[in-house]
Amino acid sequence: MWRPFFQPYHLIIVQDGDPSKTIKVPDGFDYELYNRNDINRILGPKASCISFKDSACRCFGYMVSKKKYIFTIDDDCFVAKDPSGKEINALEQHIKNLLSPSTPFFFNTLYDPYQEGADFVRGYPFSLREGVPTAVSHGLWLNIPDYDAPTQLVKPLERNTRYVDAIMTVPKGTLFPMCGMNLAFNRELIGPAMYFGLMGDGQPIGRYDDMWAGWCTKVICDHLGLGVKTGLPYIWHSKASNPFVNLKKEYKGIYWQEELIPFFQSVALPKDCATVQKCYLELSKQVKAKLGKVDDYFNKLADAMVTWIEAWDELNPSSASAEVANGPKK
Ligand SMILES: O=c1ccn([C@@H]2O[C@H](COP(=O)(O)OP(=O)(O)O[C@H]3O[C@@H](CO)[C@H](O)[C@H]3O)[C@@H](O)[C@H]2O)c(=O)[nH]1
Ligand SMILES: [Mn+2]
Repeated sequence: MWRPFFQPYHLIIVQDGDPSKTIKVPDGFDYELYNRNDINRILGPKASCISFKDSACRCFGYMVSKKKYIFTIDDDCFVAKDPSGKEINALEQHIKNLLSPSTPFFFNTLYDPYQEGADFVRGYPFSLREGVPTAVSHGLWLNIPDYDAPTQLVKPLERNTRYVDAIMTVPKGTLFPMCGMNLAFNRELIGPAMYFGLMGDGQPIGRYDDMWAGWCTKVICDHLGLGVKTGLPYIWHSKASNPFVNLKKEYKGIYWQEELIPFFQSVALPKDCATVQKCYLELSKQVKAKLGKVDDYFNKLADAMVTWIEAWDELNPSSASAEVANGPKK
């Protein structure tokens, strides 16, 4: 189903779980396949920052990629159709989102002003109409919505049938629950912040991989004057994961997040943090200082954030000091 849309691109497949299992990739695709043995061989001791038996492992693919734009998708997501019945080219829409500016400083009520058939509405300051570079494009899902376990348990039959033709910039200073199911980003602008954390096997939490990455990414985008968009494109999410298994994975996250959100809302990054790596290392210091008392897990996570950046810079030496064109916002 994805062949017409994926074939022109380079695929990086991160195989979780038992590395002795062979994944059959259909012919005709240009791809790299990494299993746990490959991750351990490439990163050595630093492989400790890449999760096992959780979707968080996907961020290894972001680190080894040599491409400017990344699209990440779950293995139970398929091509969706728009209300006219036309197949949605998710990659095309994500690229349009990433190539057009974002408007984090002032909300445009007619949604994305750069979209065909839309514009800035009356009263929108002309000094802000240039917008800022877009770092993240967050797509949505028809059919099975991305609900947490309690919501899934209460509403097992709920399906998302609403196709909303809108793309919005998440305003500066506002966090959002970033879902990794249908997500694209500019690797050169924000790649080092897309660490999906310590989740799954041997960890007290799972299914907060994309959430952690999204909160870190958003505070860094706000600091560096970069934009995050959400809305189109849609994919078709085909299956619901087991809510009881999910509850076991995410329950600590459900109460920890009541402390995590105020922490991220209060994060202030120093002006001299002009690269994503510097912002991320500063963030890891604040995680250790302020969240270490919530649970020792956050001390380990803070250390893993440092390991992630060390591994990223080792595999991507040229990006190690790349200052973001926009730089910190006043
Ligand atoms: O041990 C694992 C479990 C899963 N994966 C891969 O992760 C994604 C999501 O898995 P799944 O579709 O089963 O679960 P969802 O509830 O639909 O996923 C939501 O949670 C987020 C992950 O935390 C995800 O982005 C949301 O959509 C699949 O690709 C599995 O293959 C894994 O690699 N290892
Ligand atoms: Mn799924």
